Amino acid sequence: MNKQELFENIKRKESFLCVGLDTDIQKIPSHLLKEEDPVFAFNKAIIDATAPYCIAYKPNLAFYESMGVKGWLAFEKTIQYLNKNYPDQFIIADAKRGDIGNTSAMYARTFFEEMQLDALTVAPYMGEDSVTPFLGYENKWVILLALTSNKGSHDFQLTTDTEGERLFEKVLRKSQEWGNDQNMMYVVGATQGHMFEDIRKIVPNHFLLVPGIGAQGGSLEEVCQYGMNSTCGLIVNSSRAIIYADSTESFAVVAGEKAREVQQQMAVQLKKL
Ligand SMILES: O=c1ccn([C@@H]2O[C@H](COP(=O)(O)O)[C@@H](O)[C@H]2O)c(=O)[nH]1
Repeated sequence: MNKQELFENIKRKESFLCVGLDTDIQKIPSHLLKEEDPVFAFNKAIIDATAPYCIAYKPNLAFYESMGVKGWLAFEKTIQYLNKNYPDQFIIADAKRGDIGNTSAMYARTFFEEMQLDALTVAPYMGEDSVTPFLGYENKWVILLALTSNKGSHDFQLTTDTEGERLFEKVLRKSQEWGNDQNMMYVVGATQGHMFEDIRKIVPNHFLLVPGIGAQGGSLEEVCQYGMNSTCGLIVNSSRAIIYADSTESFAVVAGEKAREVQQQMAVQLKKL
């Protein structure tokens, strides 16, 4: 999916919500455990209920890899289900990969050729040759970690060099030599609020993937106030607050209602464009 198609979807659905498929077998409703593949059954129900209100899904690989082969199969089935039934959805593998060049090339093959995903989160720490192998795919996206939502973001990302540049700013600035706003996005946590203003000074046109509303307490209004640009420029993720909003047989209906609530707040923000 290219940037224009993504923006068209956002306008059409009046939403820039990404539903996080962080599916934990220990948290899914007990009646699903009798299914042959409980994780896929859960994902399928969540997707069917939330798809009208979102433009993206973000399975986090940790939740699937923790189950070994069964988890990978559930992940693969989920991607196939989305591609077949909801081809307009932008699918992000949150895997935070990145390694020496030839190894990154294998990760790229896994997620962009074998698994048919639109985007992959990548860690910038190993530099240019660890990121560029992901950038050679048409209409596929690298989502580089810039300023994350967790407390530990202060340990490295917010530290300054001798010229006063913060590490996350260096990541944003330097990585523009490798990619552009048609193949690269950045992760910025919703918990970082007004920092979006500084980020937009360096990357005014790029899309930002924003986790941290919902369970982590970030403010959607603040993110929009400081982070929105003329093509929206935001994909805002919520995982636990939507998918685990209810643990009964009504879990999918309630997840759909939660997604709709967020979508309605987003529609208000999009009217300001
Ligand atoms: O800075 C980051 C980067 C990634 N994440 C991931 O996003 C979701 C958030 O889940 P919630 O349940 O909505 O809190 C999860 O997969 C994280 O690993 C992040 O939170 N912050």
